[in-house]
Amino acid sequence: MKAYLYLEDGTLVEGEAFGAIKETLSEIVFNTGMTGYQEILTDPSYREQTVVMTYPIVGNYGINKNDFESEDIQVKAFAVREYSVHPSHYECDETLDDFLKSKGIPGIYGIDTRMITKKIRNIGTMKCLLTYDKTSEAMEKINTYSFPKDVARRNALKEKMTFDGNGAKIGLLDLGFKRGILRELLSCGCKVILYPYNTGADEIMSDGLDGFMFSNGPGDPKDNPEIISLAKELFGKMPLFGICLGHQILALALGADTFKMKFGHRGSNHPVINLKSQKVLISSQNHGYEVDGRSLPEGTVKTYENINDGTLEGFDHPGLKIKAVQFHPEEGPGPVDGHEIIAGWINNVKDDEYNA
Ligand SMILES: NC(=O)CC[C@H](N)C(=O)O
Repeated sequence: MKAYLYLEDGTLVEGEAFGAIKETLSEIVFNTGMTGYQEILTDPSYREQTVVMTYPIVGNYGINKNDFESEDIQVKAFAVREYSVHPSHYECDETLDDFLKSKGIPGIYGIDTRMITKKIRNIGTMKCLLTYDKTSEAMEKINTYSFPKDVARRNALKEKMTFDGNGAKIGLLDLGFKRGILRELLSCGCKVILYPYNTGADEIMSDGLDGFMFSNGPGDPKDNPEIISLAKELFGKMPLFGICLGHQILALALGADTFKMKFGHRGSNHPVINLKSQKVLISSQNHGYEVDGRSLPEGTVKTYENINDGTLEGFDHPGLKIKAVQFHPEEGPGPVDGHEIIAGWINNVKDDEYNA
């Protein structure tokens, strides 16, 4: 069956349908990872986006039990050059096509993903329509579509959940968290309380936590004023950590500014420099907004910077015991260079001196 992808600049891309058949309006972004499609598909930070993979063959090791970053597919649609009909891997449970079909998510293949990526790089992130007939109404549909503001609060946890451990007691706010973050905290031995996004500061403070994390999540950080207020209420009450959307929320709560990037960072090999050690680490990234490094208030220290474009990748506020990174130290998918960052923070929050 034919599938058509219309881009906001008027481009029409003709391809073949795979996965579920479902007309969708969304925002189109590209990911440069050569592997990791299962983690990408299930990462909640991709809600409401069509992801174009720059790597030309996707799905070759199938879908397995271990690489889920959340229970469902979170991307709105998936666009690839070619997908594997016969995946091969000892852990493979099903094909990419069957996975998309079972979760009701549409795909398009047989398209020039390099051309689309170049367009996004030149023009910036665009809106798009995936459909199954050539239609004269495509541009009108695209123009009337706007990216929803509630994406970080969708499919949210209804009640808090506790995960046992003997180490530090850490709270994690669900803004669309990746399982990798929880996995990382549990592997450090933490007792973790996962909180719904709308939990009040009083409840969080009454749980006797050693530290609190703001998770990754989709959308514009400024669309979450109540979470920015929560962050302000928690300032100085306990050590805080933010990852990706969490980094942006903490920056906004400190009075800094964020803005939408031209086409964002999405992939598994983004070089980031640790400004203290001057060592470069290769990081996993997925974001379309950034914190304006120049807007960080007094008392904050820039900790990481992106080597490719100089954008801010992390900051500390030692006075308020805040630490935040824009990239994904929990990896999933990606290299393990940032592995020590969460573990190092956990060691700190248990340290009496840090908490004195
Ligand atoms: N992975 C994330 O948390 C992404 C944060 C935010 N939604 C952005 O696109 O910049």
